[in-house]
Amino acid sequence: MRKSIKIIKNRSDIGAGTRGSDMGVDAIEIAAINKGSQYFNNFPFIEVQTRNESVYRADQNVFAKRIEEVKEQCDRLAAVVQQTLTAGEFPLIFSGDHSSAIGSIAGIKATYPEKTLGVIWIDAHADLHSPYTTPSGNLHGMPLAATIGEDNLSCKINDVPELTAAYWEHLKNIGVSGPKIKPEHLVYFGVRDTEESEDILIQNVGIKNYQVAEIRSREMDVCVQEALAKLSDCDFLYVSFDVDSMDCDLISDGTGTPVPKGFDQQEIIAMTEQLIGSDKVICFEVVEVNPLLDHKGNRMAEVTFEILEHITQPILIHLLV
Ligand SMILES: NC(=[NH2+])NCCC[C@H](N)C(=O)O
Repeated sequence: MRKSIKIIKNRSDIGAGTRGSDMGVDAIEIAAINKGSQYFNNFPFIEVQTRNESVYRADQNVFAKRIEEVKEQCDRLAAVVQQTLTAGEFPLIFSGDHSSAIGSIAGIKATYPEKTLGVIWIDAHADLHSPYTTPSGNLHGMPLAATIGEDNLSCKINDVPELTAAYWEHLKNIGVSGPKIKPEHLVYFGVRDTEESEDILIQNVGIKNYQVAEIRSREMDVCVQEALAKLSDCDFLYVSFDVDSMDCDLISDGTGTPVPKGFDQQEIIAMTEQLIGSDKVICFEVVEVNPLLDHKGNRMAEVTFEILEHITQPILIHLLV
């Protein structure tokens, strides 16, 4: 039984191409304060020290920008996640850019090396690139390739220098060495903006993607139950919620890589509430709120906070059983 929620504030944005997702954590907190909510006062929290100062330095790793610092950040987050789980607490992680998930997943795996972990990835993007295939060099497009330990070399487009390749190997081996999860233990919700190399990999390794249209035609609860059934071999589940899974035209463009035709707020609430209904979920992470890009004031953070308010009770209920 876990004692309570522990909030982890991981204000790092160095894995993204645009600055500002480090401020997403504070934007969500300000949304709570402006609503008169005590949310962030109700739970213990811990802050992960960042390497955001590294944006001022020129970086040689064009196919994996600031990989040395991202690796260090992920090491730090992994250690905090491990410490939180070991203390019997539920890590509720607020991160900047999505490269953080490498650390979160590594921390879970380091805590439970013998257990089988599944990942539910709610996102517009597949985040399956390696330095060999990336179109942007941004590490927030690579966390799942690092997690499943897949370079996708048959789709290689970049000649990666030795030093970058060495850091990439380190990144793949945070927490415990080797892949943290099997590709069949990864399920996507809402992925709709991918590159061809990612599509090929998704096809080759057989990752299920519950697209927005499929969920609307088959009903949310049917799809969520089916996803959980697919992951029935897993002992534990980690849920990663990238706010760009939501429709940027409908909600807000307050995120680094906004994509239209995504989920609405109610769909995310229904989805995450039902996912957390599985007592296998031991960690939840929210990422990529960027208030500097929000043309609607602080709307992305406000919507994200409303979603969090809905799922917190289900998490707490599970902690009691
Ligand atoms: N976590 C994210 N927002 N990822 C966006 C990745 C976009 C694109 N596929 C890239 O690799 O650059």
